[in-house]
Amino acid sequence: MIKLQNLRKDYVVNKKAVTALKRIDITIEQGEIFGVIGHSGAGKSTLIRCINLLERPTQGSVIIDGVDLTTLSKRELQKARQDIGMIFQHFNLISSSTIFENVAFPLRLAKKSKAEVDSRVNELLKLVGLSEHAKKYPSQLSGGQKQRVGIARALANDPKVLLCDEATSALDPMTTQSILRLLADINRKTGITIILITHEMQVIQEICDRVAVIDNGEIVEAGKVAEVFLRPQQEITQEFVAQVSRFEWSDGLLRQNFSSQATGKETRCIVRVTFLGEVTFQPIMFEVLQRESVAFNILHGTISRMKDTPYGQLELELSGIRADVDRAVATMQARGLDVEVIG
Ligand SMILES: Nc1ncnc2c1ncn2[C@@H]1O[C@H](COP(=O)(O)OP(=O)(O)OP(=O)(O)O)[C@@H](O)[C@H]1O
Repeated sequence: MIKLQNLRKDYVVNKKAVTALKRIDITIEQGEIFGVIGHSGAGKSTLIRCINLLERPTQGSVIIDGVDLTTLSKRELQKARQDIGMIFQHFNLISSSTIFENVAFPLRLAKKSKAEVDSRVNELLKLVGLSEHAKKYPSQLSGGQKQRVGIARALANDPKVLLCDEATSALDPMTTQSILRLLADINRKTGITIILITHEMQVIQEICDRVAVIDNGEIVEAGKVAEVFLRPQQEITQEFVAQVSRFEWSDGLLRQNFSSQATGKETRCIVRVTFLGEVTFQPIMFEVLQRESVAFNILHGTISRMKDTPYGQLELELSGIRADVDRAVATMQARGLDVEVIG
């Protein structure tokens, strides 16, 4: 488990302190994929570099499996860092070394025998699908292949944690997908904890279990990806969600012509229905509305997936006898749909 407690980082620029991080409190569970999303300059790189103490926090603790890294001696820290692999946006490979030697590098630093190095490097190259490229140099590989080398190198000493610093930002969308799939696969097979930073919501949606949104050096929103994604509270989170969802958080076009009306026993209202997980595939909503004789208009809708979880979201205009509409909403809620009356 990783605990960042009351972390703060100030840089000194022209004798003046610039606060890059403040009041950071995050707990990351063993084996989860945790994403941090934020705009440029929000403090993401500083945050991830504080986890392995490439940047030393000005204040606060970085506790990994009960050990506060900020209290360790240089030698102890060096040892602790063997449990923390890292990959980078621009791969940081050694251009004058072969792919084999790039992956072997951390093993040689850890003084492994030649036989151990050979066997481990071959195993890692196989894992990332680059066995045939062992003798090539980084310049002979594509961006995606270079990142695969980065991943193999980061995993060489079998770390417990993998830090990903904008690992897919330099890659095209297809290559991004394949690298994210590889990371998710490694996480599933080995149980390694992955922490990644990104400015792309698609990356979070694709592989993360939980997400924290960072703005101006502070975590402004955090939680399970599905929850943050479907109910973004902060404006900045809503902007990130809009990158991947065509769902309008402001009024949709059709809604502009709508005003909730009630005449006598009749009522008209707008509801937002959220389907998450298996219920996405069940015809609950239409069944209930039909049974209760509630008429509906679909104003807006989206369907997609978060990591392995399918989800859908619809905005509907409901009209009918008030008691029927109320009962339909209550029944849908009781059957596992998230129904919110929004207008
Ligand atoms: N070495 C440094 N010295 C001084 N200021 C720094 C240093 N590194 C970062 N900063 C400042 O700290 C703040 C956070 O920067 P950081 O690089 O962590 O943000 P980021 O979210 O990773 O941005 P980007 O996505 O553009 O890399 C910024 O105001 C930046 O100018």
